[in-house]
Amino acid sequence: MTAIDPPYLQLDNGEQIPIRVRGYQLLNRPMLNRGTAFTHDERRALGLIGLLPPGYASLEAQVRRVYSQYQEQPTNLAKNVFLTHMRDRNEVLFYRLLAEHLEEMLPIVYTPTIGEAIEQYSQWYSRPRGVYLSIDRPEEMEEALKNYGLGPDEVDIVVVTDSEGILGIGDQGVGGIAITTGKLSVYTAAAGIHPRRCVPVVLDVGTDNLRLLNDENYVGERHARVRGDRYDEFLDLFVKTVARLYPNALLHFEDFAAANAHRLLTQYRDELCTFNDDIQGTASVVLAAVLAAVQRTGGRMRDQRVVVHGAGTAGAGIAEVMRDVMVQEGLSREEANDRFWALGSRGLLVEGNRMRDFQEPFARGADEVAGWASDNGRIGLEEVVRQARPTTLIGTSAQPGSFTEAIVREMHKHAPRPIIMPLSNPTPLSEAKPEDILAWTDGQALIATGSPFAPVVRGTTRYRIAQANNALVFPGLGLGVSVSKASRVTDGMVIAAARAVASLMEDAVAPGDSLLPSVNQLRTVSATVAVAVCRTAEEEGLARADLGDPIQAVIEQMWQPNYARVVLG
Ligand SMILES: NC(=O)C1=CN([C@@H]2O[C@H](COP(=O)(O)OP(=O)(O)OC[C@H]3O[C@@H](n4cnc5c(N)ncnc54)[C@H](O)[C@@H]3O)[C@@H](O)[C@H]2O)C=CC1
Ligand SMILES: CC(=O)C(=O)O
Ligand SMILES: [Mg+2]
Repeated sequence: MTAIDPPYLQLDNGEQIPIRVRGYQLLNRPMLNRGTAFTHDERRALGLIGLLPPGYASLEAQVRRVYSQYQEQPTNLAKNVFLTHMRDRNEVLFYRLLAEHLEEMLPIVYTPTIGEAIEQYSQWYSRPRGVYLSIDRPEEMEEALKNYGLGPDEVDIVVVTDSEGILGIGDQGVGGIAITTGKLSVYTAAAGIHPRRCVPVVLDVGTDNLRLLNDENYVGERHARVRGDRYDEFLDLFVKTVARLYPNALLHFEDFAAANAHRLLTQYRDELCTFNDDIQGTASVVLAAVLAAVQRTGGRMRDQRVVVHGAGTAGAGIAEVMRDVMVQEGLSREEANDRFWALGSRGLLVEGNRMRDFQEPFARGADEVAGWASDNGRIGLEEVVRQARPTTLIGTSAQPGSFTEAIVREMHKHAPRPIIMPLSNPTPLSEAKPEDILAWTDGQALIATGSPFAPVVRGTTRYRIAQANNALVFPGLGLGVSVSKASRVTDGMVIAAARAVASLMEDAVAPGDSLLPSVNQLRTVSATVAVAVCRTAEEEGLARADLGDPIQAVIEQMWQPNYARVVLG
Protein backbone atom coordinates (compact mmCIF):
# COMPACT_ATOMS: atom_id res chain seq x y z
CA MET A 1 0.00 0.00 0.00
CA THR A 2 1.36 3.43 -0.90
CA ALA A 3 1.03 6.59 1.12
CA ILE A 4 0.38 8.81 -1.90
CA ASP A 5 -1.67 8.58 -5.09
CA PRO A 6 0.01 7.94 -8.44
CA PRO A 7 1.62 9.22 -10.51
CA TYR A 8 4.74 9.44 -8.39
CA LEU A 9 8.46 8.74 -8.56
CA GLN A 10 9.59 5.65 -6.69
CA LEU A 11 13.12 6.22 -5.38
CA ASP A 12 15.58 3.40 -4.55
CA ASN A 13 15.50 4.37 -0.86
CA GLY A 14 11.75 3.74 -0.72
CA GLU A 15 10.79 7.43 -0.86
CA GLN A 16 7.88 8.41 -3.10
CA ILE A 17 7.77 11.82 -4.76
CA PRO A 18 4.39 12.95 -6.12
CA ILE A 19 4.33 14.34 -9.67
CA ARG A 20 1.83 17.18 -9.47
CA VAL A 21 2.59 19.14 -12.64
CA ARG A 22 1.60 18.23 -16.19
CA GLY A 23 2.47 19.13 -19.78
CA TYR A 24 4.90 21.97 -20.41
CA GLN A 25 5.11 22.71 -16.69
CA LEU A 26 6.60 19.25 -16.26
CA LEU A 27 9.02 19.68 -19.17
CA ASN A 28 10.19 22.93 -17.58
CA ARG A 29 11.09 21.24 -14.26
CA PRO A 30 14.70 20.10 -14.71
CA MET A 31 14.48 17.55 -11.88
CA LEU A 32 11.39 15.89 -13.37
CA ASN A 33 11.88 16.42 -17.08
CA ARG A 34 13.33 13.51 -19.04
CA GLY A 35 12.41 14.64 -22.58
CA THR A 36 12.39 11.83 -25.12
CA ALA A 37 13.02 9.30 -22.34
CA PHE A 38 9.36 9.52 -21.26
CA THR A 39 7.61 6.31 -22.40
CA HIS A 40 4.34 6.55 -24.27
CA ASP A 41 2.37 5.47 -21.17
CA GLU A 42 4.12 8.13 -19.09
CA ARG A 43 3.36 10.74 -21.75
CA ARG A 44 -0.35 9.77 -21.64
CA ALA A 45 -0.50 9.97 -17.84
CA LEU A 46 1.45 13.23 -17.58
CA GLY A 47 -0.21 15.35 -20.24
CA LEU A 48 2.71 15.15 -22.64
CA ILE A 49 1.00 13.70 -25.72
CA GLY A 50 1.96 15.85 -28.72
CA LEU A 51 4.50 17.89 -26.76
CA LEU A 52 7.49 15.69 -27.62
CA PRO A 53 8.69 14.11 -30.87
CA PRO A 54 7.25 10.56 -31.00
CA GLY A 55 10.56 8.66 -30.78
CA TYR A 56 11.77 7.21 -27.46
CA ALA A 57 15.40 7.40 -26.29
CA SER A 58 16.86 5.67 -23.22
CA LEU A 59 19.04 7.69 -20.82
CA GLU A 60 22.09 5.99 -22.36
CA ALA A 61 21.04 7.04 -25.87
CA GLN A 62 20.35 10.58 -24.66
CA VAL A 63 23.83 10.75 -23.13
CA ARG A 64 25.38 9.70 -26.46
CA ARG A 65 23.38 12.37 -28.31
CA VAL A 66 24.20 15.24 -25.95
CA TYR A 67 27.84 14.20 -25.80
CA SER A 68 28.14 14.53 -29.56
CA GLN A 69 26.39 17.93 -29.37
CA TYR A 70 28.84 18.91 -26.64
CA GLN A 71 31.80 17.96 -28.78
CA GLU A 72 30.54 20.20 -31.58
CA GLN A 73 30.76 23.32 -29.37
CA PRO A 74 33.56 25.52 -30.72
CA THR A 75 35.15 26.82 -27.46
CA ASN A 76 35.41 25.85 -23.82
CA LEU A 77 33.14 28.75 -22.89
CA ALA A 78 30.54 27.56 -25.40
CA LYS A 79 30.80 24.09 -23.84
CA ASN A 80 30.21 25.62 -20.41
CA VAL A 81 27.15 27.50 -21.67
CA PHE A 82 25.86 24.33 -23.39
CA LEU A 83 26.18 22.33 -20.14
CA THR A 84 24.58 25.11 -18.09
CA HIS A 85 21.56 25.10 -20.42
CA MET A 86 21.39 21.33 -20.24
CA ARG A 87 21.35 21.41 -16.45
CA ASP A 88 18.46 23.88 -16.67
CA ARG A 89 16.51 21.43 -18.87
CA ASN A 90 17.25 17.99 -17.46
CA GLU A 91 19.37 17.53 -14.35
CA VAL A 92 19.60 13.74 -14.41
CA LEU A 93 20.91 13.85 -17.97
CA PHE A 94 23.38 16.63 -17.07
CA TYR A 95 24.77 14.72 -14.09
CA ARG A 96 24.91 11.42 -15.98
CA LEU A 97 26.86 13.06 -18.81
CA LEU A 98 29.17 14.73 -16.27
CA ALA A 99 29.70 11.45 -14.39
CA GLU A 100 30.63 9.59 -17.57
CA HIS A 101 33.10 12.26 -18.73
CA LEU A 102 34.22 13.75 -15.43
CA GLU A 103 37.90 14.25 -16.25
CA GLU A 104 37.01 15.94 -19.56
CA MET A 105 34.16 18.09 -18.24
CA LEU A 106 35.25 19.14 -14.75
CA PRO A 107 37.58 21.80 -16.22
CA ILE A 108 34.55 23.10 -18.15
CA VAL A 109 31.99 23.29 -15.33
CA TYR A 110 34.68 24.21 -12.79
CA THR A 111 38.15 25.75 -12.91
CA PRO A 112 39.52 26.98 -15.30
CA THR A 113 36.57 27.65 -17.67
CA ILE A 114 34.22 28.72 -14.91
CA GLY A 115 36.47 31.78 -14.47
CA GLU A 116 35.61 32.92 -18.01
CA ALA A 117 31.92 32.15 -17.49
CA ILE A 118 31.89 34.32 -14.36
CA GLU A 119 33.72 37.19 -16.07
CA GLN A 120 31.13 37.10 -18.87
CA TYR A 121 28.11 36.29 -16.71
CA SER A 122 26.09 39.38 -17.62
CA GLN A 123 26.88 39.12 -21.32
CA TRP A 124 25.72 35.50 -21.53
CA TYR A 125 22.92 35.84 -19.00
CA SER A 126 19.83 33.91 -20.08
CA ARG A 127 18.09 32.59 -16.98
CA PRO A 128 18.57 32.78 -13.23
CA ARG A 129 19.81 29.97 -11.00
CA GLY A 130 20.21 30.39 -7.26
CA VAL A 131 19.24 33.12 -4.84
CA TYR A 132 20.31 36.74 -5.41
CA LEU A 133 20.34 38.82 -2.21
CA SER A 134 20.83 42.57 -2.49
CA ILE A 135 22.38 44.65 0.27
CA ASP A 136 19.99 47.42 -0.77
CA ARG A 137 16.98 45.34 0.27
CA PRO A 138 17.90 43.34 3.38
CA GLU A 139 14.23 43.26 4.41
CA GLU A 140 13.57 40.96 1.42
CA MET A 141 16.19 38.38 2.40
CA GLU A 142 13.87 35.90 4.08
CA GLU A 143 11.28 36.17 1.33
CA ALA A 144 13.99 35.60 -1.31
CA LEU A 145 15.26 32.45 0.40
CA LYS A 146 11.73 31.14 0.92
CA ASN A 147 10.92 31.76 -2.75
CA TYR A 148 13.61 29.21 -3.60
CA GLY A 149 11.04 26.74 -2.37
CA LEU A 150 12.89 24.49 0.08
CA GLY A 151 11.73 23.74 3.62
CA PRO A 152 13.75 23.44 6.85
CA ASP A 153 14.52 19.72 6.37
CA GLU A 154 15.10 19.92 2.64
CA VAL A 155 18.53 21.60 2.53
CA ASP A 156 21.91 19.92 3.05
CA ILE A 157 24.24 22.63 1.75
CA VAL A 158 24.10 26.41 1.26
CA VAL A 159 27.03 27.82 -0.75
CA VAL A 160 27.45 31.58 -0.47
CA THR A 161 29.81 34.11 -2.00
CA ASP A 162 30.07 37.89 -1.90
CA SER A 163 32.18 37.62 -5.08
CA GLU A 164 35.08 39.76 -3.89
CA GLY A 165 37.77 37.08 -4.31
CA ILE A 166 36.58 34.83 -7.12
CA LEU A 167 39.35 32.28 -7.82
CA GLY A 168 42.36 34.52 -8.59
CA ILE A 169 40.30 36.93 -10.74
CA GLY A 170 39.00 39.09 -7.93
CA ASP A 171 35.79 41.08 -7.69
CA GLN A 172 33.17 39.78 -10.14
CA GLY A 173 29.98 41.30 -8.70
CA VAL A 174 26.77 39.38 -9.17
CA GLY A 175 28.44 36.99 -11.65
CA GLY A 176 29.95 35.24 -8.64
CA ILE A 177 26.68 33.31 -8.38
CA ALA A 178 28.23 30.97 -10.97
CA ILE A 179 30.99 29.89 -8.55
CA THR A 180 28.28 28.76 -6.12
CA THR A 181 26.36 26.80 -8.75
CA GLY A 182 29.69 25.40 -10.01
CA LYS A 183 30.68 24.24 -6.52
CA LEU A 184 27.24 22.67 -6.10
CA SER A 185 27.65 20.74 -9.38
CA VAL A 186 30.85 19.35 -7.91
CA TYR A 187 29.07 18.42 -4.66
CA THR A 188 26.62 16.38 -6.70
CA ALA A 189 29.02 14.91 -9.25
CA ALA A 190 31.69 14.06 -6.67
CA ALA A 191 29.73 13.18 -3.53
CA GLY A 192 26.19 12.49 -4.69
CA ILE A 193 24.68 15.37 -2.72
CA HIS A 194 21.16 15.58 -4.14
CA PRO A 195 21.01 18.54 -6.57
CA ARG A 196 17.71 19.75 -5.11
CA ARG A 197 19.01 19.81 -1.54
CA CYS A 198 21.41 22.68 -2.24
CA VAL A 199 20.99 26.46 -2.23
CA PRO A 200 23.43 28.65 -4.18
CA VAL A 201 23.50 32.26 -2.95
CA VAL A 202 25.22 35.44 -4.07
CA LEU A 203 25.33 38.39 -1.68
CA ASP A 204 25.26 41.36 -4.04
CA VAL A 205 26.91 44.09 -1.97
CA GLY A 206 27.93 46.08 -5.07
CA THR A 207 31.21 45.82 -6.93
CA ASP A 208 34.42 47.80 -7.26
CA ASN A 209 34.98 46.29 -10.71
CA LEU A 210 34.80 49.31 -13.03
CA ARG A 211 34.45 47.14 -16.13
CA LEU A 212 31.20 45.75 -14.70
CA LEU A 213 29.92 49.11 -13.44
CA ASN A 214 30.36 50.52 -16.94
CA ASP A 215 28.84 47.56 -18.77
CA GLU A 216 25.25 48.23 -19.85
CA ASN A 217 24.59 44.47 -19.68
CA TYR A 218 25.62 44.18 -16.03
CA VAL A 219 22.78 42.54 -14.08
CA GLY A 220 23.94 43.31 -10.53
CA GLU A 221 23.62 46.31 -8.18
CA ARG A 222 25.36 49.20 -9.92
CA HIS A 223 27.31 50.80 -7.08
CA ALA A 224 30.62 50.41 -5.27
CA ARG A 225 31.08 47.61 -2.77
CA VAL A 226 29.46 48.41 0.58
CA ARG A 227 31.87 47.89 3.48
CA GLY A 228 31.95 48.46 7.23
CA ASP A 229 28.96 48.21 9.53
CA ARG A 230 26.35 47.89 6.78
CA TYR A 231 28.24 44.94 5.27
CA ASP A 232 28.67 43.28 8.67
CA GLU A 233 24.99 43.72 9.53
CA PHE A 234 23.96 42.25 6.16
CA LEU A 235 26.26 39.25 6.67
CA ASP A 236 25.00 38.73 10.20
CA LEU A 237 21.40 38.87 9.03
CA PHE A 238 22.23 36.33 6.32
CA VAL A 239 23.94 33.86 8.66
CA LYS A 240 21.13 34.10 11.22
CA THR A 241 18.42 33.74 8.56
CA VAL A 242 20.10 30.65 7.08
CA ALA A 243 20.50 29.11 10.54
CA ARG A 244 16.81 29.70 11.24
CA LEU A 245 15.38 28.61 7.87
CA TYR A 246 17.67 25.60 7.34
CA PRO A 247 18.76 24.43 10.80
CA ASN A 248 20.39 21.23 9.49
CA ALA A 249 22.30 22.75 6.57
CA LEU A 250 26.06 23.21 6.20
CA LEU A 251 26.91 26.81 5.30
CA HIS A 252 29.85 26.92 2.86
CA PHE A 253 31.62 30.29 2.36
CA GLU A 254 33.35 30.66 -1.02
CA ASP A 255 35.65 33.27 -2.54
CA PHE A 256 35.36 36.06 0.02
CA ALA A 257 38.38 38.40 0.09
CA ALA A 258 41.08 37.62 2.64
CA ALA A 259 40.08 40.08 5.37
CA ASN A 260 36.44 39.01 5.45
CA ALA A 261 37.11 35.30 4.88
CA HIS A 262 39.18 34.80 8.03
CA ARG A 263 37.15 37.24 10.12
CA LEU A 264 33.80 35.67 9.27
CA LEU A 265 35.12 32.15 9.83
CA THR A 266 36.39 33.11 13.28
CA GLN A 267 33.11 34.86 14.08
CA TYR A 268 30.71 32.08 13.05
CA ARG A 269 32.53 28.73 13.23
CA ASP A 270 31.45 28.11 16.83
CA GLU A 271 27.94 29.41 16.26
CA LEU A 272 26.71 27.13 13.48
CA CYS A 273 27.81 24.37 11.11
CA THR A 274 29.95 26.35 8.67
CA PHE A 275 33.31 26.33 6.93
CA ASN A 276 35.31 28.42 4.49
CA ASP A 277 36.30 26.33 1.50
CA ASP A 278 39.24 28.51 0.41
CA ILE A 279 40.75 28.36 3.90
CA GLN A 280 39.82 24.89 5.15
CA GLY A 281 39.01 22.90 1.99
CA THR A 282 42.21 24.09 0.35
CA ALA A 283 44.27 23.52 3.49
CA SER A 284 43.00 19.96 3.67
CA VAL A 285 43.78 18.98 0.08
CA VAL A 286 47.18 20.66 0.14
CA LEU A 287 48.00 18.94 3.43
CA ALA A 288 47.09 15.63 1.75
CA ALA A 289 49.47 16.38 -1.13
CA VAL A 290 52.26 17.50 1.18
CA LEU A 291 51.82 14.41 3.40
CA ALA A 292 52.09 12.22 0.29
CA ALA A 293 55.17 14.14 -0.90
CA VAL A 294 56.85 14.01 2.52
CA GLN A 295 56.25 10.27 2.63
CA ARG A 296 58.00 9.97 -0.72
CA THR A 297 61.01 11.98 0.40
CA GLY A 298 61.23 9.81 3.51
CA GLY A 299 61.03 12.87 5.80
CA ARG A 300 58.59 14.15 8.40
CA MET A 301 56.26 17.10 8.28
CA ARG A 302 57.96 18.70 11.29
CA ASP A 303 61.23 18.88 9.37
CA GLN A 304 59.80 20.81 6.43
CA ARG A 305 60.88 24.38 5.82
CA VAL A 306 57.91 26.00 4.10
CA VAL A 307 57.71 29.17 2.02
CA VAL A 308 54.15 30.37 1.38
CA HIS A 309 54.01 32.79 -1.54
CA GLY A 310 50.69 34.62 -1.08
CA ALA A 311 49.67 34.28 2.57
CA GLY A 312 46.06 35.34 2.01
CA THR A 313 42.87 33.34 2.40
CA ALA A 314 44.19 30.06 1.04
CA GLY A 315 47.89 30.47 1.88
CA ALA A 316 47.39 31.26 5.56
CA GLY A 317 44.87 28.41 5.88
CA ILE A 318 47.44 26.00 4.43
CA ALA A 319 50.17 27.25 6.78
CA GLU A 320 47.87 26.93 9.82
CA VAL A 321 46.96 23.32 9.14
CA MET A 322 50.52 22.27 8.27
CA ARG A 323 51.64 23.96 11.48
CA ASP A 324 49.01 22.01 13.46
CA VAL A 325 50.32 18.72 12.06
CA MET A 326 53.88 19.69 13.02
CA VAL A 327 52.57 20.31 16.55
CA GLN A 328 50.92 16.87 16.50
CA GLU A 329 54.37 15.51 15.58
CA GLY A 330 55.87 17.04 18.73
CA LEU A 331 56.95 20.62 17.96
CA SER A 332 55.76 23.46 20.16
CA ARG A 333 53.48 25.97 18.43
CA GLU A 334 56.31 28.54 18.31
CA GLU A 335 58.79 26.02 16.91
CA ALA A 336 56.24 25.03 14.28
CA ASN A 337 55.42 28.65 13.32
CA ASP A 338 59.15 29.14 12.90
CA ARG A 339 59.25 26.68 10.05
CA PHE A 340 57.28 29.07 7.79
CA TRP A 341 58.31 32.08 5.71
CA ALA A 342 55.20 33.83 4.38
CA LEU A 343 54.98 36.52 1.71
CA GLY A 344 52.30 39.03 0.81
CA SER A 345 52.19 41.71 -1.86
CA ARG A 346 54.80 43.69 0.12
CA GLY A 347 57.18 40.73 0.26
CA LEU A 348 58.24 38.70 3.30
CA LEU A 349 56.05 39.24 6.36
CA VAL A 350 58.33 40.73 9.03
CA GLU A 351 57.30 41.61 12.59
CA GLY A 352 56.56 45.29 12.97
CA ASN A 353 55.32 45.67 9.38
CA ARG A 354 51.65 46.16 8.57
CA MET A 355 49.85 42.85 8.13
CA ARG A 356 46.54 41.11 8.81
CA ASP A 357 46.07 39.49 12.21
CA PHE A 358 45.85 35.95 10.79
CA GLN A 359 49.29 36.48 9.17
CA GLU A 360 51.02 37.52 12.40
CA PRO A 361 51.94 34.02 13.65
CA PHE A 362 54.03 33.52 10.52
CA ALA A 363 55.93 36.83 10.52
CA ARG A 364 59.74 36.59 10.85
CA GLY A 365 61.73 38.57 13.41
CA ALA A 366 63.27 41.83 12.16
CA ASP A 367 66.70 40.82 13.57
CA GLU A 368 66.72 37.57 11.64
CA VAL A 369 66.22 39.27 8.27
CA ALA A 370 68.35 42.36 8.95
CA GLY A 371 71.05 41.35 6.45
CA TRP A 372 68.71 40.05 3.74
CA ALA A 373 68.61 41.82 0.37
CA SER A 374 65.56 43.99 -0.07
CA ASP A 375 64.11 46.47 -2.51
CA ASN A 376 62.80 49.49 -0.59
CA GLY A 377 62.28 47.24 2.44
CA ARG A 378 60.52 44.57 0.39
CA ILE A 379 62.19 41.15 0.66
CA GLY A 380 61.21 39.21 -2.45
CA LEU A 381 60.68 35.51 -3.07
CA GLU A 382 64.11 34.85 -4.60
CA GLU A 383 65.92 36.22 -1.56
CA VAL A 384 63.61 34.33 0.80
CA VAL A 385 64.32 31.07 -1.00
CA ARG A 386 68.08 31.78 -0.97
CA GLN A 387 68.11 32.51 2.76
CA ALA A 388 65.44 30.16 4.11
CA ARG A 389 66.41 27.12 2.02
CA PRO A 390 62.85 25.73 1.89
CA THR A 391 61.93 22.12 1.23
CA THR A 392 58.35 23.13 0.32
CA LEU A 393 57.14 26.07 -1.77
CA ILE A 394 53.42 26.89 -1.83
CA GLY A 395 51.94 29.31 -4.39
CA THR A 396 48.63 31.00 -3.56
CA SER A 397 49.46 34.48 -4.82
CA ALA A 398 47.59 34.58 -8.18
CA GLN A 399 50.89 35.96 -9.59
CA PRO A 400 51.51 34.04 -12.82
CA GLY A 401 55.06 32.90 -13.47
CA SER A 402 56.33 34.03 -10.06
CA PHE A 403 58.13 30.68 -9.50
CA THR A 404 60.91 31.58 -11.94
CA GLU A 405 63.70 29.33 -13.20
CA ALA A 406 66.21 31.09 -10.91
CA ILE A 407 63.99 30.54 -7.85
CA VAL A 408 63.27 26.90 -8.56
CA ARG A 409 66.93 26.13 -9.34
CA GLU A 410 68.00 27.92 -6.14
CA MET A 411 65.54 25.83 -4.13
CA HIS A 412 66.75 22.60 -5.77
CA LYS A 413 70.34 23.34 -4.65
CA HIS A 414 69.34 22.58 -1.06
CA ALA A 415 66.30 20.35 -1.51
CA PRO A 416 67.06 17.24 -3.55
CA ARG A 417 63.31 16.53 -3.92
CA PRO A 418 61.69 19.96 -3.65
CA ILE A 419 57.95 20.03 -3.01
CA ILE A 420 56.57 22.76 -5.28
CA MET A 421 52.88 23.63 -5.48
CA PRO A 422 51.71 26.43 -7.77
CA LEU A 423 48.08 26.39 -6.66
CA SER A 424 46.61 29.57 -8.16
CA ASN A 425 43.56 29.35 -10.41
CA PRO A 426 42.53 29.60 -13.14
CA THR A 427 45.33 28.06 -15.25
CA PRO A 428 46.79 31.33 -16.63
CA LEU A 429 47.46 32.49 -13.05
CA SER A 430 49.56 29.46 -12.08
CA GLU A 431 52.89 30.43 -10.47
CA ALA A 432 54.71 28.02 -12.83
CA LYS A 433 54.07 25.26 -15.35
CA PRO A 434 54.80 21.71 -14.16
CA GLU A 435 56.78 21.00 -17.34
CA ASP A 436 59.18 23.86 -16.52
CA ILE A 437 59.50 22.92 -12.85
CA LEU A 438 60.42 19.37 -13.82
CA ALA A 439 62.95 20.63 -16.39
CA TRP A 440 64.59 22.98 -13.84
CA THR A 441 64.84 20.23 -11.18
CA ASP A 442 65.92 17.38 -13.42
CA GLY A 443 62.58 15.63 -12.85
CA GLN A 444 63.02 15.59 -9.05
CA ALA A 445 60.31 18.04 -7.97
CA LEU A 446 57.13 16.74 -6.33
CA ILE A 447 54.38 18.90 -7.78
CA ALA A 448 50.73 19.75 -7.28
CA THR A 449 48.77 22.47 -9.10
CA GLY A 450 45.39 24.16 -8.55
CA SER A 451 43.96 23.75 -12.06
CA PRO A 452 44.43 20.64 -14.22
CA PHE A 453 47.65 20.17 -16.19
CA ALA A 454 48.41 17.43 -18.73
CA PRO A 455 50.99 14.77 -17.81
CA VAL A 456 54.62 15.62 -18.60
CA VAL A 457 56.86 13.10 -20.34
CA ARG A 458 60.60 13.21 -19.65
CA GLY A 459 62.73 10.38 -20.99
CA THR A 460 60.89 7.19 -20.14
CA THR A 461 58.94 8.68 -17.23
CA ARG A 462 55.41 10.04 -17.52
CA TYR A 463 54.70 12.44 -14.66
CA ARG A 464 51.03 12.69 -13.68
CA ILE A 465 50.45 16.10 -12.14
CA ALA A 466 48.34 16.12 -8.96
CA GLN A 467 45.52 18.63 -9.00
CA ALA A 468 45.46 19.95 -5.44
CA ASN A 469 42.08 21.56 -5.69
CA ASN A 470 39.66 21.80 -2.81
CA ALA A 471 37.23 19.83 -5.05
CA LEU A 472 38.94 16.71 -3.67
CA VAL A 473 37.76 17.61 -0.17
CA PHE A 474 34.71 19.89 0.11
CA PRO A 475 32.23 17.43 -1.47
CA GLY A 476 33.20 14.64 0.93
CA LEU A 477 33.25 17.07 3.84
CA GLY A 478 29.70 18.14 2.98
CA LEU A 479 28.56 14.56 2.61
CA GLY A 480 30.16 13.53 5.91
CA VAL A 481 28.55 16.47 7.72
CA SER A 482 25.18 15.67 6.17
CA VAL A 483 25.32 11.94 6.98
CA SER A 484 26.55 12.43 10.56
CA LYS A 485 24.43 15.56 11.08
CA ALA A 486 27.55 17.13 12.59
CA SER A 487 26.80 20.32 14.46
CA ARG A 488 30.16 21.98 13.60
CA VAL A 489 33.07 21.71 11.16
CA THR A 490 36.30 21.36 13.13
CA ASP A 491 40.04 21.45 12.46
CA GLY A 492 40.01 17.77 13.42
CA MET A 493 37.70 17.06 10.46
CA VAL A 494 39.91 19.08 8.10
CA ILE A 495 42.99 17.09 9.10
CA ALA A 496 41.11 13.76 9.08
CA ALA A 497 39.92 14.52 5.54
CA ALA A 498 43.51 15.23 4.45
CA ARG A 499 44.80 12.01 5.98
CA ALA A 500 41.98 10.09 4.29
CA VAL A 501 42.93 11.50 0.87
CA ALA A 502 46.64 10.86 1.48
CA SER A 503 45.87 7.27 2.54
CA LEU A 504 44.54 6.58 -0.95
CA MET A 505 48.02 7.29 -2.36
CA GLU A 506 50.13 5.11 -0.07
CA ASP A 507 50.95 2.66 -2.86
CA ALA A 508 51.77 5.35 -5.43
CA VAL A 509 55.54 5.38 -5.09
CA ALA A 510 56.80 4.95 -8.67
CA PRO A 511 58.60 7.90 -10.30
CA GLY A 512 55.98 10.03 -12.01
CA ASP A 513 53.08 8.86 -9.83
CA SER A 514 50.70 11.64 -8.88
CA LEU A 515 50.63 12.90 -5.29
CA LEU A 516 46.83 12.87 -5.27
CA PRO A 517 44.02 10.73 -6.65
CA SER A 518 42.81 11.70 -10.11
CA VAL A 519 39.56 13.45 -10.88
CA ASN A 520 38.20 10.16 -12.23
CA GLN A 521 38.31 8.83 -8.67
CA LEU A 522 36.36 11.74 -7.22
CA ARG A 523 33.44 9.61 -6.04
CA THR A 524 35.74 7.23 -4.17
CA VAL A 525 37.74 10.11 -2.73
CA SER A 526 34.59 11.90 -1.56
CA ALA A 527 33.17 8.77 0.04
CA THR A 528 36.50 8.17 1.83
CA VAL A 529 36.59 11.76 3.07
CA ALA A 530 32.94 11.55 4.16
CA VAL A 531 33.57 8.41 6.24
CA ALA A 532 36.60 10.07 7.89
CA VAL A 533 34.50 13.16 8.68
CA CYS A 534 31.69 11.02 10.14
CA ARG A 535 34.13 9.16 12.38
CA THR A 536 35.73 12.40 13.56
CA ALA A 537 32.30 13.92 14.25
CA GLU A 538 31.48 10.91 16.42
CA GLU A 539 34.84 11.00 18.22
CA GLU A 540 34.46 14.71 18.91
CA GLY A 541 30.90 14.28 20.17
CA LEU A 542 29.45 16.43 17.38
CA ALA A 543 27.47 13.80 15.44
CA ARG A 544 23.72 14.14 15.92
CA ALA A 545 22.87 11.06 13.81
CA ASP A 546 23.11 7.49 15.05
CA LEU A 547 25.47 6.28 12.36
CA GLY A 548 25.72 2.54 12.78
CA ASP A 549 28.13 1.65 9.98
CA PRO A 550 29.38 4.99 8.54
CA ILE A 551 30.54 3.35 5.30
CA GLN A 552 27.05 2.00 4.61
CA ALA A 553 25.44 5.27 5.70
CA VAL A 554 27.65 7.27 3.33
CA ILE A 555 27.14 4.99 0.33
CA GLU A 556 23.37 4.90 0.84
CA GLN A 557 23.10 8.67 0.86
CA MET A 558 24.98 9.22 -2.42
CA TRP A 559 22.51 10.19 -5.15
CA GLN A 560 23.00 8.49 -8.52
CA PRO A 561 21.99 10.17 -11.79
CA ASN A 562 19.32 7.70 -12.96
CA TYR A 563 15.70 8.28 -13.92
CA ALA A 564 13.61 7.01 -11.01
CA ARG A 565 10.74 4.62 -11.82
CA VAL A 566 7.49 6.45 -12.57
CA VAL A 567 4.51 4.70 -10.93
CA LEU A 568 1.36 5.41 -12.91
CA GLY A 569 -1.09 3.38 -10.86
N1 LIG B 1 43.93 25.05 -5.49
C1 LIG B 1 42.91 25.40 -4.77
O1 LIG B 1 42.10 24.58 -4.34
C2 LIG B 1 42.72 26.83 -4.43
C3 LIG B 1 43.44 27.81 -5.05
N2 LIG B 1 43.25 29.11 -4.72
C4 LIG B 1 43.95 30.10 -5.51
O2 LIG B 1 44.86 30.83 -4.74
C5 LIG B 1 44.95 32.14 -5.25
C6 LIG B 1 44.76 33.11 -4.11
O3 LIG B 1 43.42 32.99 -3.62
P1 LIG B 1 43.00 33.58 -2.23
O4 LIG B 1 43.89 33.07 -1.16
O5 LIG B 1 41.55 33.36 -2.11
O6 LIG B 1 43.30 35.14 -2.49
P2 LIG B 1 43.80 36.24 -1.45
O7 LIG B 1 43.66 37.53 -2.13
O8 LIG B 1 43.14 36.04 -0.14
O9 LIG B 1 45.34 35.90 -1.26
C7 LIG B 1 46.34 36.24 -2.19
C8 LIG B 1 47.57 36.65 -1.41
O10 LIG B 1 48.63 36.87 -2.33
C9 LIG B 1 49.33 38.02 -1.91
N3 LIG B 1 50.07 38.59 -3.02
C10 LIG B 1 49.63 39.40 -4.01
N4 LIG B 1 50.64 39.75 -4.81
C11 LIG B 1 51.74 39.14 -4.33
C12 LIG B 1 53.09 39.12 -4.73
N5 LIG B 1 53.51 39.79 -5.80
N6 LIG B 1 53.96 38.38 -4.00
C13 LIG B 1 53.53 37.68 -2.91
N7 LIG B 1 52.27 37.67 -2.50
C14 LIG B 1 51.38 38.39 -3.20
C15 LIG B 1 48.26 38.94 -1.37
O11 LIG B 1 48.83 39.90 -0.51
C16 LIG B 1 47.38 37.96 -0.64
O12 LIG B 1 47.83 37.78 0.68
C17 LIG B 1 43.89 32.28 -6.34
O13 LIG B 1 44.47 32.19 -7.61
C18 LIG B 1 42.98 31.11 -6.08
O14 LIG B 1 42.40 30.61 -7.27
C19 LIG B 1 42.39 29.50 -3.73
C20 LIG B 1 41.63 28.56 -3.08
C21 LIG B 1 41.72 27.17 -3.43
C1 LIG C 1 39.45 26.31 -6.11
C2 LIG C 1 39.04 27.51 -5.42
O1 LIG C 1 38.22 27.48 -4.51
C3 LIG C 1 39.64 28.78 -5.80
O2 LIG C 1 40.53 28.81 -6.63
O3 LIG C 1 39.20 29.80 -5.25
MG1 LIG D 1 37.50 29.40 -4.03
